Amino acid sequence: MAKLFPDSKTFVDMKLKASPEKTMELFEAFMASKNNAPTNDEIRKFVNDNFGDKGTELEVWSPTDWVENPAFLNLVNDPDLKQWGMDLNNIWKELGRKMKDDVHKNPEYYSIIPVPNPVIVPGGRFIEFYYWDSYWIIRGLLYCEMRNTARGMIENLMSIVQRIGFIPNGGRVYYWGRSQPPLLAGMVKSYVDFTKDDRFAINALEILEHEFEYFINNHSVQAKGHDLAVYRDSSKGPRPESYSEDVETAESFHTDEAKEDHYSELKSAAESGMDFSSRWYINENGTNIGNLSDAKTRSIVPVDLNAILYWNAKIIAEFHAKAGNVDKMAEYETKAQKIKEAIQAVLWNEEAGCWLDYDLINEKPRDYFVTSNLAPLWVKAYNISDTDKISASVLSYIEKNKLDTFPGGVPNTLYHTGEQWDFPNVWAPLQYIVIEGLDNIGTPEAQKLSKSWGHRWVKSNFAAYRDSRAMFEKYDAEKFGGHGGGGEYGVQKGFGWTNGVIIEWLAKYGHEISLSNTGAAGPNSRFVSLLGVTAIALIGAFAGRFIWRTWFK
Ligand SMILES: OC[C@H]1O[C@H](O[C@H]2O[C@H](CO)[C@@H](O)[C@H](O)[C@H]2O)[C@H](O)[C@@H](O)[C@@H]1O
Repeated sequence: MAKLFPDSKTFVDMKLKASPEKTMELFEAFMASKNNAPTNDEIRKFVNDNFGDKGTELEVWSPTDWVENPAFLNLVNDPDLKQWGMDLNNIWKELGRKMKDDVHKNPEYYSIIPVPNPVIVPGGRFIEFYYWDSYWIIRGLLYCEMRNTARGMIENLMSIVQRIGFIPNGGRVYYWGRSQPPLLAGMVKSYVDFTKDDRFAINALEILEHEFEYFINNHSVQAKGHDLAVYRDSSKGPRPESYSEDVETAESFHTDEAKEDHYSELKSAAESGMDFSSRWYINENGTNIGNLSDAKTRSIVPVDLNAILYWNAKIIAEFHAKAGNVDKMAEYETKAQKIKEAIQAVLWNEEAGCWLDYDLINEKPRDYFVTSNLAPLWVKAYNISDTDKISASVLSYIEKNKLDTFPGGVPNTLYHTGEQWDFPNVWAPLQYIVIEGLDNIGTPEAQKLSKSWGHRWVKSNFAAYRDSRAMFEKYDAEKFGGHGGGGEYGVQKGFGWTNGVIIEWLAKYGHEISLSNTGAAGPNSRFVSLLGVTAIALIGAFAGRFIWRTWFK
């Protein structure tokens, strides 16, 4: 609350100099000596005396399986895009982190969760692993042929499930009460699809089942007589990494119970990965207009989480089939089938022509565009016999919401609130889910749109990279080549999932994308447009003088 650092996460990432017990003793003595009212300078001195700098528990780690020219680069025709692919492959070396030995020997001195293998982190303020980010990072690593690093990251996550029963939001103990969209099974499937290592899939089964059951048991709700899941945190108090921010938004609540509820809604939104967004607001009129104090995450049945749980059950069934466990395979097929029926009954909305989140308080669908409304396309969580109908409906939903009109990608929502998961921000993971989803449904019209959005995303990220030499956490739907902003922390660069998606799409579209005739081409697009504007101005000036001389003189 003293706001010693511009970013609240800094303090909770610092190392203790003495044991936790000793540090608490020193803190209590310090507070007593200052009559419980220390000045900011005194608090700063206490922190400097008792805590080490953020990040000192980690070493930059250059992946040992890194290769200079991964084969995906051969699939990229345009020389500038190929060079970019090489640059992105190099960035893995900047994002690699290994824990120092002392973390394993004295874990209680650190907030980082010890894991056996090095990791690739998102970047910027995020110097530890993040659960769902790891899915796109791992796929990027696999395209770059870094199988050991990818497997090491998956094994880290599996070791955490074995130790604490689930995977927390990120690699810090202060995330212990919440997870993130459960993509471990998807990571294992990606690894197995690339390596054909069926043994790895079979060995992972027990852990994947455990994680799946954890999600179902701790997140389930009933909606219209069906079992579905919501995002739900299980800890108490404000988010430690955003402590003062949460205490301040809780000021509008007047009882401890109401404040506690508010903290839970915020942490549950963080579990969704979309922290924060109007997607989680339910105001007293039952709409999404409002602010963080209207967050009611636990009362909204989210399309993406249920689609991903369906996918988990399908993947577990597939791996049981590999192991020849026929009964177990049937058991998980049945679980998948039940989730699919619930998605169809509660979340599919015939009128809108798309899936919609469901409001449990007002017992009604939330007819607001969020990219995650399209998540079932990605994992095929619908009846395959309905493919043509769903494709037509979803394409007209896209048209109705004018989603094809943004130069910088599909915005996460259409509502401008200043929160980072709202308009105009565009995020690589959701761009991936939407674009791969349209590709997966397989109709020519959906695939055409998917390709055009995929090309646009690659070109727009490239334009941003060429102008700034940076890969961003999020981008701007309204501006080709523009990066995103808003929310509670500054612009972050790096950036794990953004790089992963681009590497995969360079491999997918690199043979057919050319940078000529787009804003992304040439040595510097701003320079080129400046030349264009100057040329038009000069032609205009000459024409003006000509008309003046001929007609008026
Ligand atoms: O410190 C604020 C919040 O930061 C994280 O959220 C954002 O970054 C994550 C890492 O890239 C990403 O997974 C998440 O989707 C972003 O919104 C963190 O995950 C939150 O729990 C935290 O409160």
